[in-house]
Amino acid sequence: MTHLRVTGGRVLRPGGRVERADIAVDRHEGTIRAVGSPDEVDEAVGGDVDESVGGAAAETLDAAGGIVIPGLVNAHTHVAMTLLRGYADDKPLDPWLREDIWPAEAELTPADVEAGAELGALEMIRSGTTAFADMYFAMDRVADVVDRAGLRARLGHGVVTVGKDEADARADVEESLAVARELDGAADGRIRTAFMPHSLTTVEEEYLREGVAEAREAGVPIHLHANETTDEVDPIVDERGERPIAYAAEVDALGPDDFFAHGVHVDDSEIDRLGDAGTAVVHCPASNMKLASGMAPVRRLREAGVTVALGTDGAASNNDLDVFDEMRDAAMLGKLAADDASAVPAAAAVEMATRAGADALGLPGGRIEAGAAADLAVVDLDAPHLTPVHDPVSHLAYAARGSDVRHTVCDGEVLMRDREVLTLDAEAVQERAAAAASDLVDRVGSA
Ligand SMILES: N[C@@H](CCSC[C@H]1O[C@@H](n2cnc3c(=O)[nH]cnc32)[C@H](O)[C@@H]1O)C(=O)O
Ligand SMILES: [Zn+2]
Repeated sequence: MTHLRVTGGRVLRPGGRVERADIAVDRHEGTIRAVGSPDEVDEAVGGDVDESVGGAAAETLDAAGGIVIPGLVNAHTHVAMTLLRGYADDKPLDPWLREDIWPAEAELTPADVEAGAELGALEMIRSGTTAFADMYFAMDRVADVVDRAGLRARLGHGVVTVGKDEADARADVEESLAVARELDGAADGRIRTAFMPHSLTTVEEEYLREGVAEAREAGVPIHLHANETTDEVDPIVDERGERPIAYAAEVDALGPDDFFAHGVHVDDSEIDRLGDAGTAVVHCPASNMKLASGMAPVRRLREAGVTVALGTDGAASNNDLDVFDEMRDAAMLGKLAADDASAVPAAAAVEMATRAGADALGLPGGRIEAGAAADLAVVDLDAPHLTPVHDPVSHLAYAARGSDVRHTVCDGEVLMRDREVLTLDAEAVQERAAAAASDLVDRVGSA
């Protein structure tokens, strides 16, 4: 069967309109063939008949009582950090990384990264996320998981050079470039890559310049953490007499395909600069609140024309990978930051989690229209906390949760049907990850 029909639901269309429609998906192409009335969709699937279900035309996903939305995009995470969920909480960024996270990560094996990535993939599929950006290490293992899980991703090896000797620092840069070159196009093109220096303070200038120059030559974008905390901005200002975004431009890391995580402490000049450059910002509201990093000026960024996507960041600073939470947090925190309840309305939060996410990552998806990638999720609205339905878009941002997702589809393939994940063995994944996490903590304790 080449086709998949999503029937009986309401559909979130580009621009935020919600209308009753069926959807025809070309599974072979991984794209949406048609969005419209049942007749129009019948016509689009033509004579594609599934004998196994009594001759019904094509495979069908029932969306009755639900809303079909573009698959959510988690535009910044460290997916294998699911193993460190709840391992170290209630500390600011710098001591949290140095005292807890980095020592634990020093003990992580590639097999652990694979187990954690699988758990993260499972969690994302179960909460309607179809695409993500990942900065971590052992990325070949993460790529295998993305391939098996059926997701879409932009992957990169995170580089840290501070505290390393020259050989180690250079090797880390080379590893990131090698990953970016070699994994690009993997998983039938669902995997794209980026050069990923961890941040403007944890990678020294000469390595940043060299790495970015090579990334430009290879044609891969740049992803890094920028302007996350004042502790990270101040040293750049003190030492260089310029703001981090100006510094990023100086090392040629501020291009139209690049995307920076956080952008919390950005001043007006930096906001304008991001807008002019076309560099996207990935807002991570839960992580920013939990680490008390600050409030990103999301409304001002959007008004300046910056593409603002949403990310969960790692599960150790969130502590889940549910982009529905991120939509709500972004809307809430955006209002608080602007001191205005009309800032970052529901539709903006939904747009950030869908179209802006896909655009920030330079991946297909993020819109439900003919010709677009068939990356979508069906959210069940038949639940007490979603009743009544005055405005489904309001529910998506403020009341729905990942567990309300009924079906998840990526690249035309059904990854979850009626809450059963088809591409991963949920029970085995959970057991493996829990065992890997407990062994890891034992090793860290005796190191
Ligand atoms: N190759 C590097 C690994 C960098 S991966 C990216 C890193 O970002 C870390 N990380 C997670 N969340 C945040 C955050 O909010 N800000 C900065 N770094 C983070 C994460 O723990 C991981 O160590 C090395 O040798 O250490
Ligand atoms: Zn991060």
